[in-house]
Amino acid sequence: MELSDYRARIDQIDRQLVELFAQRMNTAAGIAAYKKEHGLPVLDPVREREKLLDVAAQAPEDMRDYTASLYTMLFELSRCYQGRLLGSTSPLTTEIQTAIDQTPNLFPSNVSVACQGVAGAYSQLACDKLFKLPHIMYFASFEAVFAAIERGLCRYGVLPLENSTAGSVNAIYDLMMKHDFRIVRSVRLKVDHNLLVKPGTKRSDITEIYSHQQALSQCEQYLQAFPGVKIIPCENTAVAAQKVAEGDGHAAALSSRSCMKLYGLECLEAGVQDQGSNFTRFICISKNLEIYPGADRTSLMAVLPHEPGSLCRVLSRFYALGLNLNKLESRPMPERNFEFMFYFDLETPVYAPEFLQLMGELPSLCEEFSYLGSYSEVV
Ligand SMILES: O=C(O)C(=O)C[C@]1(C(=O)O)C=C[C@@H](O)C=C1
Repeated sequence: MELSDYRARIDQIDRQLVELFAQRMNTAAGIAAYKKEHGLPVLDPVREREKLLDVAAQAPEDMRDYTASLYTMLFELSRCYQGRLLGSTSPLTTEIQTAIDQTPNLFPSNVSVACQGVAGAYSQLACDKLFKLPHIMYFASFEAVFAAIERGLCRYGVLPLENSTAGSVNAIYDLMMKHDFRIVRSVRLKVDHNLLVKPGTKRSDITEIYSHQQALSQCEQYLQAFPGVKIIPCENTAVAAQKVAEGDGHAAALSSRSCMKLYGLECLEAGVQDQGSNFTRFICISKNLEIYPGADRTSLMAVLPHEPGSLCRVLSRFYALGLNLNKLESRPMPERNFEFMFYFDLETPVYAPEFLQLMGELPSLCEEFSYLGSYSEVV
């Protein structure tokens, strides 16, 4: 047989498959209506397990695994279709819909913003990219930034969430959960660390180097060229520059160029981070959910049941709805025996019906679920 003959045969089989698939989905629609009338949930795990065993037994032995995979996807699509027909709403979908309707069209330009650190911190650069005229107030810790918004001292906060070299800032995720805050916008910043000293200090004079822990880890290889020099983490890269400016000429800081000007320092070496292009994503957070026009990114946190297949079930829900993920990260949960928490970022306009459907269904698949917000990212 020629390839074209095989393909003609496959086309013929597919016509039947598509027809049968449509019939199966239509039948599922009937089941959805029945379940709604009788108050039954769409998911019936017992029925699915029995069916999987049944179809696997019907399949030729070498086709069993493939048949089971095919049916797992068929159940997923069937449940997804049923969910759409039933218009599954949840308190979360209502909250999102209300925020879309009530948030003003324009992102504010002139507001009070809380940042961690002191003037010159990378957060300040992020603020300048996010707002036309921010009124920035600085706080000593991430927690204090949250407290300032909680107390109404500032409307927003701008904080680092992840870095392309050092990864996610788990402390921020934890505080987002603790305070039940939302992300309203994000910004991506290219971060260059520079070795800054007091004017006149030579490289051989340096006995200590200050910076934030994240910056130190982004320059880990570079710092190996300073054996015997004390590496000292501090609250912030700008605080590091301030310490150097106040010191006796034996210290250096890994900080931004704007800190150099701000604290009257000199740059001994520029762009010393281990990865040439080093980006940090900052988030703009608020106490209430606000969804501005154009929001096309959503951040979620979830703890999934500690059993085989739970992550797969969540991922196939994204897949069945055609929703793309641009972040998936796991992290062990403190004080839980190797149980994991997942960070998801998905890329889809908030107005897409599939998105609202996912928000209606996802919480019930997770042991714990946090919706961190829907927003757009400034690049
Ligand atoms: O039989 C049902 O209750 C259905 O809803 C249909 C179906 C299926 O597609 O086979 C879908 C979802 C349920 O979890 C079980 C089975």
